[in-house]
Amino acid sequence: MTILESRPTPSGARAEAPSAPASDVRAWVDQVAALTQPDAVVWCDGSDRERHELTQVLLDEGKLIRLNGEYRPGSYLARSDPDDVARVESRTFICSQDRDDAGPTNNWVDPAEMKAELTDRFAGSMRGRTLYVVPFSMGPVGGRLSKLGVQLTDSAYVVLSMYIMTRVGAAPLELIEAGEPWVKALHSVGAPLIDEAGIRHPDVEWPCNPDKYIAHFPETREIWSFGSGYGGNALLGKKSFALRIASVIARDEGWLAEHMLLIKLTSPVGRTFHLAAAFPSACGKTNLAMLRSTLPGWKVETLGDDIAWLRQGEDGRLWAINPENGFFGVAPGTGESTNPNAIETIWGNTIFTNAALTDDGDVWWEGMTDTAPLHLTDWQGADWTPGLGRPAAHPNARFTVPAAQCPSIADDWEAHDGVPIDAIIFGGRRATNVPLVLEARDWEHGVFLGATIASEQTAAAEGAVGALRRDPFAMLPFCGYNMADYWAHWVSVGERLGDKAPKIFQVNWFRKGADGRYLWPGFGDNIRVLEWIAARLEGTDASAEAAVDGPLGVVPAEGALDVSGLGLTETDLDELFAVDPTAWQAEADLTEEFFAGFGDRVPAELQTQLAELRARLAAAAGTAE
Ligand SMILES: Nc1nc2c(ncn2[C@@H]2O[C@H](COP(=O)(O)OP(=O)(O)OP(=O)(O)O)[C@@H](O)[C@H]2O)c(=O)[nH]1
Ligand SMILES: O=C([O-])CC(=O)C(=O)O
Ligand SMILES: [Mn+2]
Repeated sequence: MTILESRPTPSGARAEAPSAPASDVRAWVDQVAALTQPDAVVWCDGSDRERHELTQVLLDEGKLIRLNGEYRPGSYLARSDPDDVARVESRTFICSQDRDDAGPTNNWVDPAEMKAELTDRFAGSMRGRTLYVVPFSMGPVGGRLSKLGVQLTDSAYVVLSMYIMTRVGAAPLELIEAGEPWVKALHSVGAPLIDEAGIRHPDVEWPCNPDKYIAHFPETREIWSFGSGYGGNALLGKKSFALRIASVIARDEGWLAEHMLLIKLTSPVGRTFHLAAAFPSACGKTNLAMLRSTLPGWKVETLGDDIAWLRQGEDGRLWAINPENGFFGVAPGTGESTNPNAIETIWGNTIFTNAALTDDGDVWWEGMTDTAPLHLTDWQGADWTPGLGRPAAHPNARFTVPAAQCPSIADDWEAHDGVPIDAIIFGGRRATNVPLVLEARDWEHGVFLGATIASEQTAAAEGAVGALRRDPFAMLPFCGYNMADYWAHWVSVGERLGDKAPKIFQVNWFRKGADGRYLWPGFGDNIRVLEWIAARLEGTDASAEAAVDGPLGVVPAEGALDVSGLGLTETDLDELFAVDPTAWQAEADLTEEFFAGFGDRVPAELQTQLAELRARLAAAAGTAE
């Protein structure tokens, strides 16, 4: 075997394990090193010293640009390969033993076949590079809902990002050593520096491979990611572990791993509510998680912005944690007027990817300020001036920043037991049909709302931006097993929670008028919708008066939603809540077709919900005539 763990690269980062690692971790590292043939193996301890050394390596290699410390201390810009800017859903695989366990919404390859193919791809893939061993915890180390993993990667950018997004170091490794279960997460950018003939080639700014594989082995709780350095494909604690693998563990153990933000909402009289909300990628989770209220007295505090793990507690209620340690947020559209808390969060210690660079060494993106600087270096390193007709930042440019820096972070965001959930909200990006807010009639209706979410596609994944697609529970790209089984799992969780189950709501900030403009101001004014949700959660006489039944669900009664001072016309308001029975019968037909794709695995409860929706729509159409 190649000599490993001998060369103290980079610049003296520890080449020995922080403590004797679990023999099965060591055995796996040895096996991967033998296959991928790195120059060195470095066991990461998550220390500041190591972080500085890795940063220096990336700066020296030209893979990071140091931003002007006056504006953005401790912050860096990375520019990706133009073909490695988003999640690659077409190359993401769920390799369960049985094809039906992956279901029709996932790409499936037989696990043995995939491992054989990937073993070929990983062979020698780290030649000339360093293999980093990154032990991490998703959730606070040792927390009741937390889980452990080890990522092996040949990208220092990925290691630095994992330091921000997860809890890395000796503490998680100790738990693994003590025998706790852990997830194997193997990653290579797939760009060896030494070729078969032994010749060393120069490195590039963003090494990656045109052939990408984001492969998951749910039965053995393993992830093999090859060819990409982009966050959602390469920071394996995030989508790969905390959603795809965790959703399978959750199914087996009776809990939920969800693409959800988490917030604490406090009313003017000091009542607090904990809400979890699932919106598809780039549909407003980070923004809602950091909402700054435009209504006096109301306050939103941030617990998480992307992923939640929810489990029934001893009191019978549903409790949730945010398993992440940082935010990997969409930059474009993030500005002082839309998300001031995010702007304050990224004051420093932030890695920006694919943002534009200002002439004085800061970052910029569309929507950061009202007017663009007169000159920029765009995300691909080219000169940029306003009016060129192309954006300066990539539409999926991202910031990676510690959650603790968020001014609205809740005191108890790292509570080991999490927080008790009062309401779950589903949403999507819909220019038509879907009202601003409605409440599910009960848990099963809520599961139906979640299961039938459709949303316009965004730049967070490859594909046609704007195309409408079904994205059940905002989990289409993230569910590690058959989506219909996942719906059945949700139904069963509701049965177990009984009358302690959170209430379920649906929102849509993105409805447009005939003239193409958003009907709803959104952002800080979304508090008005949360206020109505809170009123419904109180369970008082006033709660009952705040709502009326509609064909799609329970909606605000006349005057129950505070729209004062927004300057909405009567027509705007009507359009925000309009339900066109004909358009909805067509949606119901599409839902039937969508369900049919899952055969008889669709839970009967959802078929019943569809029939009931149709009956209510028919009744509404009858009244309208
Ligand atoms: N019109 C409107 N746009 C919004 C609103 N909330 C968010 N957006 C925009 O939607 C885009 C994505 O918002 P994010 O909050 O980053 O979305 P996300 O769900 O956290 O995205 P991921 O990190 O990909 O999961 C940004 O450009 C926002 O400015 C809103 O209430 N109204
Ligand atoms: O995973 C990513 O690349 C970013 C993200 O949060 C999403 O797409 O939902
Ligand atoms: Mn996301």
